[in-house]
Amino acid sequence: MKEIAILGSTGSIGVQTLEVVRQHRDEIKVRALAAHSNIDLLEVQIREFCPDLVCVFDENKAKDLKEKIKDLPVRVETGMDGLIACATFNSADTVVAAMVGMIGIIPTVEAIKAGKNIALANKETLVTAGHIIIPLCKEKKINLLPVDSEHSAIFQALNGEDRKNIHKILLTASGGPFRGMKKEDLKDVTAKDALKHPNWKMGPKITIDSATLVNKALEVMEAAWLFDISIEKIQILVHPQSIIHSMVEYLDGSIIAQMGLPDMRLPIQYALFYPERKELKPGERLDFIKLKQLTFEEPDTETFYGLKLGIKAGETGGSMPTVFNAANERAVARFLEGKIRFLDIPKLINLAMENHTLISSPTLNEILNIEQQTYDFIEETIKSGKLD
Ligand SMILES: NC(=O)C1=CN([C@@H]2O[C@H](COP(=O)(O)OP(=O)(O)OC[C@H]3O[C@@H](n4cnc5c(N)ncnc54)[C@H](OP(=O)(O)O)[C@@H]3O)[C@@H](O)[C@H]2O)C=CC1
Ligand SMILES: CC(=O)[C@@H](O)[C@H](O)COP(=O)(O)O
Ligand SMILES: [Mn+2]
Repeated sequence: MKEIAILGSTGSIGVQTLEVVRQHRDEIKVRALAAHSNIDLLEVQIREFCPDLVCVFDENKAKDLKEKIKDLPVRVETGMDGLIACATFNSADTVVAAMVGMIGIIPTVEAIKAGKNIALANKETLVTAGHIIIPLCKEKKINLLPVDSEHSAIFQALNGEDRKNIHKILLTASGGPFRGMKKEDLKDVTAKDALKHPNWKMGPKITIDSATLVNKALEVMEAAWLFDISIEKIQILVHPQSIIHSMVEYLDGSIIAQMGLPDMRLPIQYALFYPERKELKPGERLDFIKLKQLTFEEPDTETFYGLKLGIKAGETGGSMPTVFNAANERAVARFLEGKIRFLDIPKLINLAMENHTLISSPTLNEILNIEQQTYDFIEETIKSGKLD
């Protein structure tokens, strides 16, 4: 029996993880759930999956939830202590890291220290703290299994092959809702436009990251950490149909792709049951006869220069990916609130990166301080009117 904790159970990945659990009730038991504030959905999940422990990050909402579920024998915790309690909960063997943003760093690190296997969706954690997390996973001998679709694809295509046999990784990108557009066309696009992803239904932050192509920059850094490969060996390939989820090209020119309909339950289930494969149900299957075409393009890094900035941050390393990521997180939040324009997102990231004094190997505390300083810098820049 697998016993899991889900951090971010009320989000897109969290809900789909519970769909997988629903199909394998006699093989997976949910021990802990954590969310930020969506206690209505959390209550439904608690009543269905009967965890021992839950965390609601927001203190007031945690009090409200306690009242709602006072008929149940469930412990309710709050704040970062509550997240850590879920991440390290005794009987869970695997933690699904499905929270959005850098808030996932500390609970993930604590879960690894406690010897939990990690099914990792929360890419921001690895982008900013990969140099801490990867050695810690090795020291604790735990499995860090990718949930992100491209990384699951690469992991499946590698299938244990020696890293020295890799010529390059081909990381696919849908191109997002604005593929083919130029800066001029993007001046007035709204959050509503940017939230229309062509192939995937995901949470708002990652959907905006797909529209700016910042998601691909984060994924390049995530792949570099997960597969111990240099950024120069990762080629981004725009593939608008999102059928090939990524590929590995070997030294002899052989290319192994992982394909399938865009459905996050597959990588989630694969990470939960690895190395076993299970039937994915219910679900439509890829039918090659119905497939009209698979096409490929180069990414437009002039229009979507957030991608270029992210690659630069990854190549610079040290604390620069933290600045890139934190600047993006805050800029995306403000764009979703209608406070800044779409093209302001890369502009703000660029200003934050230019303003930063690099630290070569930041500690966890330094990462968290830089995160806060970058948030402050973004807020001040927005207020100063420099974007107009
Ligand atoms: N969605 C997808 O298909 C994919 C997502 N990912 C990655 O997975 C992660 C999650 O994405 P997604 O599911 O789309 O995001 P969502 O916005 O849909 O969900 C985010 C989840 O995190 C919770 N959360 C946010 N802040 C906190 C906090 N401080 N404490 C506890 N819980 C918190 C939210 O709780 P609440 O609901 O209460 O706010 C919610 O459960 C991201 O890093 C994303 O990049 C990667 C590949 C694909
Ligand atoms: C489903 C998933 O893994 C997302 O990260 C997806 O890759 C986003 O699509 P883009 O290729 O448009 O960024
Ligand atoms: Mn992805």
